[in-house]
Amino acid sequence: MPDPRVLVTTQYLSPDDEVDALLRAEGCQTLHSPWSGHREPGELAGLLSGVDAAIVGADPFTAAVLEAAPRLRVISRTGVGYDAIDVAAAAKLGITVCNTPGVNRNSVAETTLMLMLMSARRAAENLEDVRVGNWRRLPGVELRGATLGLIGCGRIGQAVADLALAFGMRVLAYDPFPDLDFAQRAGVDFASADEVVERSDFLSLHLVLSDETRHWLNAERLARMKPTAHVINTARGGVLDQAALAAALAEGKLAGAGLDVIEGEPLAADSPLRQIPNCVVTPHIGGSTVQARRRSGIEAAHNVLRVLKGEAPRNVVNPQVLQQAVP
Ligand SMILES: NC(=O)C1=CN([C@@H]2O[C@H](COP(=O)(O)OP(=O)(O)OC[C@H]3O[C@@H](n4cnc5c(N)ncnc54)[C@H](O)[C@@H]3O)[C@@H](O)[C@H]2O)C=CC1
Ligand SMILES: O=CC(=O)O
Repeated sequence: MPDPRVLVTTQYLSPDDEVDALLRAEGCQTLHSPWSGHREPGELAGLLSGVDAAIVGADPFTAAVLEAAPRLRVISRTGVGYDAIDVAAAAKLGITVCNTPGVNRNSVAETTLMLMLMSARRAAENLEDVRVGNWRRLPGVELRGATLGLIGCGRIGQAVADLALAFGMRVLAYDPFPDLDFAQRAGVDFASADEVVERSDFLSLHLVLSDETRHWLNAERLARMKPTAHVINTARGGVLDQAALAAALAEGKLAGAGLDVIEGEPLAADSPLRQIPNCVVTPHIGGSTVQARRRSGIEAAHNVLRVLKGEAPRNVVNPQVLQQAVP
């Protein structure tokens, strides 16, 4: 294909980085339009109208947007979660969707531990005290000896388990597709969802967001947790009922929460979560390290180049497209 055009919307990729150089060295023309959480109606469809490939972050690729992209052959997600892309609509239109699983597992696992430690040591309140001139020295709890419950024990859940075990925690996990080899090797116990929710001192969410998992941690499950427990979410905001969490924290039914992801990012100016002292919120920085960004950008570019050359990319999330392509 002569001079394929590649739209790049991932916020941290720029026209003068090595990812762009890699694409240009293979004859691609690049067009950058970073996604920062908002676009005017019709803007994305307009950008896509003349491109062959897109390297994307969290932009919403709805069916309507995809239908306005007659040349588009591949959407290459930098990172893991592709819940913002209508994968079924892409498949119908013959557009390959691929992602880069694993590139940010260590970065997200470290973010998870950071949020656990911040919640355990009441970091938000203690830091605010220093900022406003107080010196109350609010006490926290140790991680050693506490039980961590993982909801979802795939790549990131397993990396979190490894770190938590090194901290001396017990680790329980719920996953409908449990990796029993990992559990045995690492010393993790799989249990039912109810048991994990009820026994955890720290409950950490690492499952994929889908229609089935939306608001997985709802008011009913939150009510079954220990009142001394902490909720950590580095998966997707939508797997947690935020209003129910805010109510449980405000009523003292949980000890604290650490959230890297929010339903409807960025966090609304009037969100009750901003007013809750024992809730730490970070702006979706789980995969935001130099190392993870570099790996995801390069791998996403290679996936685009593979599709443009008629080869299979490394991780296709709608493989029915490839089957359709076979004559
Ligand atoms: N905060 C951040 O910056 C980042 C967030 N993420 C999020 O983390 C999620 C997990 O990523 P990975 O571990 O790499 O994915 P993965 O696919 O390796 O693991 C997901 C696990 O969830 C399990 N699962 C599916 N349905 C479940 C259910 N109903 N209950 C419990 N477990 C269930 C799967 O069996 C799988 O083991 C991604 O889908 C993404 O949304 C990923 C990277 C960065
Ligand atoms: O949220 C980031 C991702 O890689 O998924």
